[in-house]
This record gives sequence, structure tokens and C-alpha cells, in this order.
Amino acid sequence: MPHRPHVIDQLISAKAIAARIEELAREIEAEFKGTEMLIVIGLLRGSFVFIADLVRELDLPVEVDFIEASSYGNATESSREVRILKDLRGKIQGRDVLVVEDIVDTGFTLHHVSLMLKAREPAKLRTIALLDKPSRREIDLKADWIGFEIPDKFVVGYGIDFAQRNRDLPYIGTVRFLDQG
Ligand SMILES: O=P(O)(O)OC[C@H]1O[C@H](OP(=O)(O)OP(=O)(O)O)[C@H](O)[C@@H]1O
Ligand code: HPA
Ligand SMILES: [Mg+2]
Repeated sequence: MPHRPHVIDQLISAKAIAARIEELAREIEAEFKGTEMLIVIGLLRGSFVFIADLVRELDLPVEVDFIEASSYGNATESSREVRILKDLRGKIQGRDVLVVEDIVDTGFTLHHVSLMLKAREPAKLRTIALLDKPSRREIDLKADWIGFEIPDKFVVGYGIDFAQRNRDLPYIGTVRFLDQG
């Protein structure tokens, strides 16, 4: 796909994200109070920034593992086909698990990964997504915790990309394409 000229408008500031992560961490601590070990699973690549900030805020014993799932390629529309490019290193049977996602849009990615992980019989499986775009949902699914509900706009930053770019922005922004008005 050729690079499309665009500008980025800030939607959620880095400060607002940090404040929300503190609140979410307290709720997750309450839910997993007394756990021997919480396996925190990030969905690569989009969640790499969120999981890094979240685990550092959690006052719980944690292990970190990753799955790489991809459905967007370089497009702004889901292919609705979730490919698992990398599976977990560790086993999760009988363990407490938190799946960390950056954004739930159509719902295909989190749905697919949740089903796959549930089949491995964890003791408890919960999900968290920093962003939720309910207007675009095609699968009836809600993460157990959501950072922010956002409008039907393509977003980037804080780990989230457009054609692999802009993951390094410290805030969440919306992409305004200049070739489409
Ligand atoms: O709810 P959905 O419509 O499935 O969309 C959400 C998923 O899409 C993006 O991942 P992508 O496939 O672009 O891969 P990436 O995380 O490597 O950027 C995003 O990071 C979520 O994982
Ligand atoms: O709004 C989005 N931005 C980037 N990647 C995405 N994947 C699903 N929704 C989005
Ligand atoms: Mg992703």
C-alpha cells in the first residue's frame, strides 16, 4: 500500500492514559488478590507499550508472555482472518491469566485469542483493552476492563500503528487522511 498523506490529532493524552492505568491496576489487583502468579499476556505488536506500563503499575506477582496475532496487515480494515504468528512460550493450564490488548475494534482478534486460550484451561482468564471502539463491533464481545471508549476513528500511537508507523507516539491520536477529506 502506498503511503497515504495524513495528519494526527491528539485524542487521549499521555497523562490521561497514565492516570487511567493507575485506576485499572487497582481493579485488577482486587480481582486477582492472593494469586500465586498472574500470567500477563500481551498481544503483539500493538499492546507492547500498554503491557509495559500496566505491569509496572500492578502490585501483584507477574510473569509476562506474548502472542503475536495479526489481522490488519497495512490496511485500516480488518481482514477478519486472525493469524497467530507467535504462540506463548509458557503453559497456562490451571493458572491465572490476564490478556492485554491495545484496542478492540471488530472484536475478531480478541475473540479468536480468548477462545484459543480458554481451550488450554486456565484457572481464571480475564481480558483488558486500553481502547474500545464499540461502533465497529462485528462479534459480540467486551473486554473485562476497558481504558477508554473511543469513536469510530482510526487511531495510532501508544503502540498502535497505521501501516507499522506511529507506534512510538506517547499519546493516542486519530488519523486524518488528507487524500479523502
Ligand atoms: O478487534 P479487531 O478488529 O480484530 O482489531 C484489533 C486488533 O487489530 C490490531 O492489530 P493488528 O492486526 O493490526 O496487528 P498489530 O497488533 O501487530 O498492529 C490491534 O492491535 C488489535 O490487536
Ligand atoms: O483504529 C485502529 N488503529 C490501528 N489499528 C487498528 N486495528 C483495529 N483498529 C485499529
Ligand atoms: Mg494487535
